[in-house]
Amino acid sequence: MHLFYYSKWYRILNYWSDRNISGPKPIPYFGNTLRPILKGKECVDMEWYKTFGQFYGVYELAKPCLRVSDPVLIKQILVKDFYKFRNRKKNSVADKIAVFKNTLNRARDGHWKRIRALISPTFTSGKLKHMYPLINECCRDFLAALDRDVSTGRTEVDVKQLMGAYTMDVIASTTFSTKINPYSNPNNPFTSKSKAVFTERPVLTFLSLILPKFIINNNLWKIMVKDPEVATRFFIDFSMNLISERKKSDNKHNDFLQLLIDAEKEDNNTTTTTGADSVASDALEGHYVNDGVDQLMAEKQALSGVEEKKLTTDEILGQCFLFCAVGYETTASTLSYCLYELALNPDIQDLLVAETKEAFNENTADIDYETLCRLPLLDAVISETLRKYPPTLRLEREAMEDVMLTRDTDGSMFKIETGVPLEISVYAIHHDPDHYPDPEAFKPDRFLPQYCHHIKPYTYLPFGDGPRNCIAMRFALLIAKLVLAKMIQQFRLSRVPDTDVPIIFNSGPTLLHPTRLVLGVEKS
Ligand code: HEM
Repeated sequence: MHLFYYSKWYRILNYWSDRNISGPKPIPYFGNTLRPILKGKECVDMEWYKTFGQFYGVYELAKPCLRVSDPVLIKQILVKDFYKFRNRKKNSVADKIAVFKNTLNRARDGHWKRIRALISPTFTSGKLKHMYPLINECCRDFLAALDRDVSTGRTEVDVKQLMGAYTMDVIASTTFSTKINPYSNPNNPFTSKSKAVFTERPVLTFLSLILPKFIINNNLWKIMVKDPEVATRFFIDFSMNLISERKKSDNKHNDFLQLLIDAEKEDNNTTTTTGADSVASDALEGHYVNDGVDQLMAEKQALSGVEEKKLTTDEILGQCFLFCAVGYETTASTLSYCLYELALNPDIQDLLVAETKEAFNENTADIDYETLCRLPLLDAVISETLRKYPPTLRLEREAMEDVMLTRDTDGSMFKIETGVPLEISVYAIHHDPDHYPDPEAFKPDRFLPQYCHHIKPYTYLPFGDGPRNCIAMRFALLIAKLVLAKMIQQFRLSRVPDTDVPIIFNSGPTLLHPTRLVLGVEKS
């Protein structure tokens, strides 16, 4: 028996060495999954990148997975050969949760293509402009709440909580036209249920992978781990009620739910984000360092030929849930890291205050959409934040057929076999001194229009790339830029004794989280 297990594991864990691919030494049953859980995913990714370079193999339990960080191969995987790598790798935890069967991030093949083609028009700059007043209102509520706190003597804030409240308010307003009052009611169900779905529980996630089914299907276990399926129910029921109400009434709203319902009813001709509308908006921002003709072509090809032009009710529900869940943590943490760096770099904060101050209309004390998108330092500060702290540590894909990859280092060819997952270590690439000299320093200048051409394409990937990149990139940048521009006009942030320098991360299996981010705050 012992011999049988030994030879089975020996065979499985020799997959990479049999193919001459180096990588960290796996252990039977666990593969290479233990170390990132115990030490933090970002630290281990850096360590392996330094030791094994831009092409190495790991084992997730018994499953071989290829790690790729060579920019030429990244372009091949994400853009040029998109169709051969169109799906994300399978996820045995998420794929069991019913709602994920219809969400864009987990959908596969033709199902993904159809949903993406139908909801892409929802995120064009034209549609976002209609939502601008809703986001502006959330900014006003946020600043009024902070003003109340600071006026009554508050001198320190945990920006992670603060920006979490703002982000959830924006997402609830823009998805459902619903105000959740997160400042007077911090335990509102939107925030608590979204946290329940995406709070990282690395050890429990790991146990769910290895424990027998009779334990993980047991109700007691579900209660113990605060089963995300229970939290998803809240979003589904909430969205379902709203859909029923809207179908009965003729009132139209300027929110994502309305756009998704309309996509269900109308024969929508716009199937890509590459319409004139979005190209014009992209030209306003220096953020897009990888974009090129190949990228646009790949997107056009990937989404062409969709015939069925309706979203089912389950698909609408899936996307509503997804926007609340994935949009919350990523955007809130980006804003928190950004404020943290501004507090630690007062000279950059001063420059940003000066740039944004000029952009506000003196009469209305407001800033319009185009002006906001055009501010170079604001764009550079957010880009550098996303470089240093990419919320999604790795991108994932799966080979849909056998594909030959050529390694840049020695020109050797490697055949990746059908079904083998790939991961692109975004965090490690963003911290490579060959791509970003002095990578631990916060230097927004790297992204200013006069310098950003020095950035090598496919070494800046906070939103992924290719036809399967973050569909809401423009939306996320908009809600971050607006609140930052407004906040720093009224408040000054600073480092205080409780500020953790460096940040202490609470890294889980998917996202990069700070444990807390305490900063000093005063009226400026
Ligand atoms: C700063 C904020 C955000 C960051 C850094 C971010 C990052 C990412 C990344 C890295 C991916 C994977 C891309 C790839 O595999 O190439 C992704 C996918 C996605 N994101 Fe975001 N995201 C952010 C905000 C949002 C928001 C606010 C929403 C929704 C309202 C959203 C919705 C999505 C969806 C639906 C996908 C899946 C796209 C697909 O599979 O076709 N994200 N995001």
